[in-house]
Amino acid sequence: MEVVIVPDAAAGGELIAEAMAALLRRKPEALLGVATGSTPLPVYRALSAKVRAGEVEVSGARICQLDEYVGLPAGHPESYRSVVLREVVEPLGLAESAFMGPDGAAEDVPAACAAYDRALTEAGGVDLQLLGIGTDGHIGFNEPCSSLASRTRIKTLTEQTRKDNARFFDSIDQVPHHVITQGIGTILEARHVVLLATGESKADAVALAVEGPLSALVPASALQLHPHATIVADEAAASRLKLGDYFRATYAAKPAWQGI
Ligand SMILES: N[C@@H]1[C@@H](O)[C@H](O)[C@@H](COP(=O)(O)O)O[C@@H]1O
Repeated sequence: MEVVIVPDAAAGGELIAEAMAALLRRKPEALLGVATGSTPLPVYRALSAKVRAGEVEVSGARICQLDEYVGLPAGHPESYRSVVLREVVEPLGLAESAFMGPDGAAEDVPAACAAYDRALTEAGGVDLQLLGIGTDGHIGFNEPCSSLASRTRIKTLTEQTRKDNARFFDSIDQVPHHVITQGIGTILEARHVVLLATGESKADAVALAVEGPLSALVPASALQLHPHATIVADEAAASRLKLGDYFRATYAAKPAWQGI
């Protein structure tokens, strides 16, 4: 697991956008897994800026969703499908056909979960999966005690996550209780997993994920099992890492051509 400590969210966004751009330069049809929440927005802005500046061509790129609320009406502005179309697909100038996600409005939710898990494999697998992290250490919507081998399935949100996400809705009562999420086992199949964490509120979760024991109680700790996982944290989110100085020195000595 590589840990890169950056000065702020914008620097983290730039670093990850450059990794995505480098991937698309060598594999124009790459499948990029994207996350929702506030944290990844600087990545999407930086990647769109690179496209506008002609630094990377993304017309062959494919985008896939990590998770989704269950039961929001189709087209609800806070469904993750709407968010990804608005924040990623449209700014990159991609067609909706370049995008895949689970159907949160399906009548048969387990069948929709299995179909999405299969579709990811049939699409050749995710090349780079971007993740945020919940204050309780969740990735996607894999809440604490999710199976480390889990596949895409329905989950119930913790009250903490519903509170954290209430800011996107008029009130907490509108935050769904149920979600579809790629499982931890599904996420671990991506060829490169990049987790971005910014702000002090993520410092405990980052420290537990990176330096704590591998534990279903901290779903992000499962990234310790991945052969190519990169944790990008700003100074505030990295502030409780015991090995912070080591991570800084290691990255400072890394040849720039290696990227992340
Ligand atoms: N399902 C999403 C996660 O993918 C995201 O990482 C998390 C943190 O969001 P934020 O980046 O806004 O703190 O929120 C939601 O729970």
